[in-house]
Amino acid sequence: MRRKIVAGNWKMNKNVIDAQQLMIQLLSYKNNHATNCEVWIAPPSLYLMMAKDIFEKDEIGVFSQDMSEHESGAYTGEISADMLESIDATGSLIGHSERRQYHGETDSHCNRKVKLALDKGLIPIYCNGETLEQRKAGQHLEVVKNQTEVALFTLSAEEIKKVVIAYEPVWAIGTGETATPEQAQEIHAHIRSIIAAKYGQEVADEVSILYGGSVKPDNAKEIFSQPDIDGGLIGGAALKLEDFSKIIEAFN
Ligand SMILES: O=C(CO)COP(=O)(O)O
Repeated sequence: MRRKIVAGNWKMNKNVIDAQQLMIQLLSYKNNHATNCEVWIAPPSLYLMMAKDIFEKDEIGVFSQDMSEHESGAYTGEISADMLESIDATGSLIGHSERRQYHGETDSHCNRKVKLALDKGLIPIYCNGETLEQRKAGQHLEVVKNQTEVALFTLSAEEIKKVVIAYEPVWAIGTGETATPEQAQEIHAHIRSIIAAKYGQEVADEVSILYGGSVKPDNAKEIFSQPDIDGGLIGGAALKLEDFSKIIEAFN
């Protein structure tokens, strides 16, 4: 049975007071509601230890928004897999489109980061997705296939089963232009099929693939009902409990 997951990517939002408040609200919500999915958050890295203190019984998974491709050393501003393991973080987002767009991240970088995360027992959430230009040119299937192969296909079968993939079409992120359930399902099934071609269907059926890109309370249920969609990676709607909890309840 694949993990069903709703993960919130807070991006660069909230001061420490507002972050603490939302985490405490989330804890209270989780402790008082039965949820049919795992709930994870990726707050700014400054708040990771606070999150681990608040979610001391691991009620909610705690992820960084990025991590270094290096083990340690002179890489100012970066965070290593070893540091994340040392604070008992759950894992890290890897390859988010905003890291690719603003920091030149490639799938080769992602390949190294995913391996480092797995070697430290962290869950990598590997993000991929095509741009609007690529979709308009009909290149989206090839682009996502290539991204997935470069980033993940040096892994063993046992390793890739531990990876969570987040398909986030760049044209849907922060735009309110959500992919239709059918558009998302097409790519999710495509990703699963290329994993099956290399590792076998049994392995592919164990990989959780999340959708991200303008998931909101009013569209989450239909998106999550698709056979190859195992949950969502949520941006803007993760910043308020009222919206994030309604997306979690889309699995009820
Ligand atoms: O980038 C995203 C999650 O990582 C999606 O952001 P939005 O939900 O704000 O479109």
